[in-house]
Amino acid sequence: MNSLEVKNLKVWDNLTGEVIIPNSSFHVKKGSCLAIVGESGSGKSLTCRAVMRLTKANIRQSGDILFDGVNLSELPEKEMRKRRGKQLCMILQNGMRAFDPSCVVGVHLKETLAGHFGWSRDEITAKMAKAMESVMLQDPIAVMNKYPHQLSGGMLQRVMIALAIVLEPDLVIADEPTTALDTISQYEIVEQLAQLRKRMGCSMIFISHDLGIVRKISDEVLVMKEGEVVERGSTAAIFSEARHEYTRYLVSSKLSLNHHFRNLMGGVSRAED
Ligand SMILES: Nc1ncnc2c1ncn2[C@@H]1O[C@H](COP(=O)(O)OP(=O)(O)OP(=O)(O)O)[C@@H](O)[C@H]1O
Repeated sequence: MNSLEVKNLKVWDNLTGEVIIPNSSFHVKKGSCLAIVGESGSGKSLTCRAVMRLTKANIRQSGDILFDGVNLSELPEKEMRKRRGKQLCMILQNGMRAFDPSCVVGVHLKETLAGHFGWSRDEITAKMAKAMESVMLQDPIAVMNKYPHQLSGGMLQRVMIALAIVLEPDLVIADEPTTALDTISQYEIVEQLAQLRKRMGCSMIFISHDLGIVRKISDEVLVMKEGEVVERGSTAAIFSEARHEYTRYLVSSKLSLNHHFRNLMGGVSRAED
């Protein structure tokens, strides 16, 4: 059974008329993790923003986005807003962009949770504190009283994951959640995302340039090139018997990079291999 089914998604720039995603179709099975890979500019983020209906004003989209039997494309914005966060949750690459820089992160958390559930301040603080502790954020109250710029990228990612734990969405979209982090934080955030899935049984779309992480976290992989889906398969099949030349190129580039890295490090392989 599918959690999300995207049919004939077309995305274009209304100002220039440029078609960025001509016709994309894919699905995410309930409880599974679909990774979207492809070079920079291939349309990974735009695909996910189109699913959330959060594209910039100049961008237009058509096609069907079926989520739990409802076509999101046909929903009025008010209905869509109710689903964002509560049912479909996005964890962004840059935590700084996800939070309002002019207020402490607790304000954002309270607004989001009060808006969806109508909980009191105390209830929200208690639930968030518990979730923050579960993702290894020490002293949650102090964290909630900090401005985004006072927290590291890894801490902001954890706050977003903790928020997702409280929201309990059916689908989490993680758009390059580890790109801005150092290697140790990357590893920890991937672990937390894996835990999140395990705990909540949610489905996940995971966008990443890092095929090592993709191999670890995803069940299936979708390969995009210039706005088109060129290949899709189980993670094992994509890494061992990719059919499309471009996928083989992506996988072999990773292997040769690892080889180069091993040589540089005198035979020590990368932690995420
Ligand atoms: N608001 C916009 N207006 C016009 N073009 C856009 C807009 N947003 C994205 N694009 C274009 O759409 C294409 C796909 O962008 P997208 O951000 O989805 O790529 P990506 O695969 O996620 O890349 P990266 O890995 O670098 O994040 C790019 O050519 C980009 O310039």
